Amino acid sequence: MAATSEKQNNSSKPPPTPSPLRSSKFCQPNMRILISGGAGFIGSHLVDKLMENEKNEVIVADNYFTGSKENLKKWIGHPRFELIRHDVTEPLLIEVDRIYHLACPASPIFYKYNPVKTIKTNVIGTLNMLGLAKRVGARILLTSTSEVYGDPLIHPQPESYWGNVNPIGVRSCYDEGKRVAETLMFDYHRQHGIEIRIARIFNTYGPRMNIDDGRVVSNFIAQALRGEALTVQKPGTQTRSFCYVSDMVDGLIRLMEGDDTGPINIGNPGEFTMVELAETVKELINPSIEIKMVENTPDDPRQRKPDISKAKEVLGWEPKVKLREGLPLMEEDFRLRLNVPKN
Ligand SMILES: NC(=O)c1ccc[n+]([C@@H]2O[C@H](COP(=O)([O-])OP(=O)(O)OC[C@H]3O[C@@H](n4cnc5c(N)ncnc54)[C@H](O)[C@@H]3O)[C@@H](O)[C@H]2O)c1
Ligand SMILES: O=C(O)[C@H]1O[C@H](OP(=O)(O)OP(=O)(O)OC[C@H]2O[C@@H](n3ccc(=O)[nH]c3=O)[C@H](O)[C@@H]2O)[C@H](O)[C@@H](O)[C@@H]1O
Repeated sequence: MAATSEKQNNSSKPPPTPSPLRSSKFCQPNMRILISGGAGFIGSHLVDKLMENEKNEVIVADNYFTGSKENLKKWIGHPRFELIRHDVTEPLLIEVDRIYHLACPASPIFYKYNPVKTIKTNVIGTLNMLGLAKRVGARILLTSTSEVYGDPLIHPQPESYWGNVNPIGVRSCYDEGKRVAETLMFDYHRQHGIEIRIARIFNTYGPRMNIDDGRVVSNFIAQALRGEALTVQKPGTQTRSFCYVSDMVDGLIRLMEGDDTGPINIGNPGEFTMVELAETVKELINPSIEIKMVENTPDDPRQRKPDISKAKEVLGWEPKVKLREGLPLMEEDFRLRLNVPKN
């Protein structure tokens, strides 16, 4: 019995052969990379990094729900770059070697806005991306989330923890959606031999986050620059671990090009309460502002911190940018966009 389940867990099939179109006379020898959700915050930084390599052609497919062309403006018109307005809940027929599947609203305000659409994006969108990977023999990476651990009862969270998730709550469209997306990835791997990679991303911040995105770091920085009170949601003792976006992009590329399917936690283990985060933003950006306590939303996880032993061992990866170094870089970008010069 043990031997059977062992066998079921490992792919027994070789990956499908790449589409014949890849060797047609029109095809460049370059690595062709699709990034779904590439007009968003993390996706656009990933585009920047992948475009640095002249052997890469990058294609972004995005429906612009929470992303924008503005994030990609320096690449529009570049011969190795293409931007497609596309919703991943519909099939996409293109020829690629790698798929970074990021498409999904990430801020709780946006993913809760139309929960049925969020579920469709996670389930049908991931099915479509896996179908594409199967047809053309591409390797696919899913950006899953630390929210698969729900309100975790084990701290810090290793990948082996199965989580504590409310299946019917207001966050479920996102966290259960990502859990199904992970299931689909492994089923396509076992059943069809698809080469998969799964990253479990922990709270990531940096330049280009939407100013009114609703996530805590962007909220606090925008509030500090506008001279508004920082809104700490009660009780304020809940914790998060914040990863700077350049570290995240480095981790995602290492995972894609490495040998391990994952899931692998990618995040910064530095853990802060929301009151500590507010105090740090106040000290660094605007010492004269107030911090006020406001009501929280349901099912807010009380603590979150990645165990990154696996990322260190398997990817040789660990984050380099500390919160106190990353916040000023984000402040600079927000000052430009909000037109608030430094005194
Ligand atoms: N930033 C984080 O802290 C964090 C943490 C964990 C996981 N993630 C995951 O990383 C990915 C990127 O997150 P982000 O912070 O850059 O978010 P984001 O909202 O800035 O980017 C998501 C992108 O996906 C696009 N999109 C949404 N639905 C789509 C659809 N149906 N079809 C096509 N495009 C669609 C949006 O327009 C946007 O450009 C998401 O999958 C998110 O779940 C992010
Ligand atoms: O990293 C992850 O896995 C997940 O983290 C976030 O979800 P969350 O941690 O709830 O993100 P925020 O909305 O930024 O909230 C973080 C904490 O800050 C608090 N908060 C938020 C906003 C605010 O103005 N004030 C405030 O105190 C919230 O109550 C919460 O405890 C992301 O938005 C998800 O996309 C992502 O998958």
